[in-house]
Amino acid sequence: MSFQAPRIPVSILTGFLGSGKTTLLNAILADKQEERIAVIVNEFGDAGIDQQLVIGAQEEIFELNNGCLCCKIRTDLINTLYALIQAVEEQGHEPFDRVLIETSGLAEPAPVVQSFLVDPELSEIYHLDTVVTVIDSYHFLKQVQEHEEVRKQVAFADKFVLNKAGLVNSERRAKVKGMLASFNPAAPVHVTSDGEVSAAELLNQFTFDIEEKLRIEPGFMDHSHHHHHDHEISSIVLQSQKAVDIKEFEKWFGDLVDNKGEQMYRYKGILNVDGFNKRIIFQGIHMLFAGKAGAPWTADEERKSQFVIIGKGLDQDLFQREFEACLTE
Ligand SMILES: Nc1nc2c(ncn2[C@@H]2O[C@H](COP(=O)(O)OP(=O)(O)OP(=O)(O)O)[C@@H](O)[C@H]2O)c(=O)[nH]1
Repeated sequence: MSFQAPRIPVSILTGFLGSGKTTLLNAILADKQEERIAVIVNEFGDAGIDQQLVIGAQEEIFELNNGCLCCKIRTDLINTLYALIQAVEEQGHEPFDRVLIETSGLAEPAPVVQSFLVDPELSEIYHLDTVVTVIDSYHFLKQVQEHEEVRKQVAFADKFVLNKAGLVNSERRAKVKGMLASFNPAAPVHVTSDGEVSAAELLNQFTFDIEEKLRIEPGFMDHSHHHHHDHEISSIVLQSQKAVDIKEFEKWFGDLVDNKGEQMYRYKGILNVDGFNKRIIFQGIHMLFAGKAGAPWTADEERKSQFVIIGKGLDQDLFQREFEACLTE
């Protein structure tokens, strides 16, 4: 493909049925009128209703009518993303500045994100920006207990939009926030009603450029010590100033992913590798993971490995022990 332009940012909007994804999408489109945005809507069921609900003349809407975005139909998403480029290159369509994907309320975000990891050519054209998870403040506490999809959407968020805030009192809002933080403490929360959040706060965050964006705040560790036997999804944070023996680490992590990949929804991190002057940045989803060399460590910088794993039924103490076994003395 001869596409020379800078990579096109892609953001994924996820969230349970009725949480306010389309409302947020419309708010973003209204806020970003200067941009040409391609919208991909993945609908549950085959009536093209969502398409009609998205307002805006500038945007092109591509609808995937195959129900949920699951592994089986991931090729549809990939094909759609290629079709967008073809429309520009071969049919004289004006280039797009951005792509927004609204997933079905019942979808898991993993396969969507995986599409970009599994298809290197696609990632030369598109740049995965951020996964935004919309939360229905009013229904969330019930939904999160009842639906595995909601827990996965929460686990996957780079940012939360806590929508319908006007429908709940401050006490309940605090409870929802506490619950979100217990599942996924690293993702910032934007509280709003009717999706009214500035697009600038959600877009161009490039949270998948982990090198730039991974910031594990002090206190993050404390959160991770809470175990959630009732919901079973938790985040584990591993960090150390000791250098990592990369051979040991690869062996451990490879085995881990083979055995526990199903339970590991998302992980990302930076490694301080023994004898290597650059950071190793890696991230993955379930069994799929990728690592690459990042920026060199500077002389005045503390070399440190940090990574976070969000998943189901993971044992923090075991992870910690096994990780420590990969460190040099
Ligand atoms: N009261 C209230 N209603 C809202 C708010 N945001 C959205 N809604 C309403 O909630 C309903 C669902 O909003 P949508 O934006 O369609 O939600 P969605 O997540 O796209 O829904 P699905 O496509 O079914 O998954 C609509 O009737 C919206 O008007 C809000 O902040 N407060």
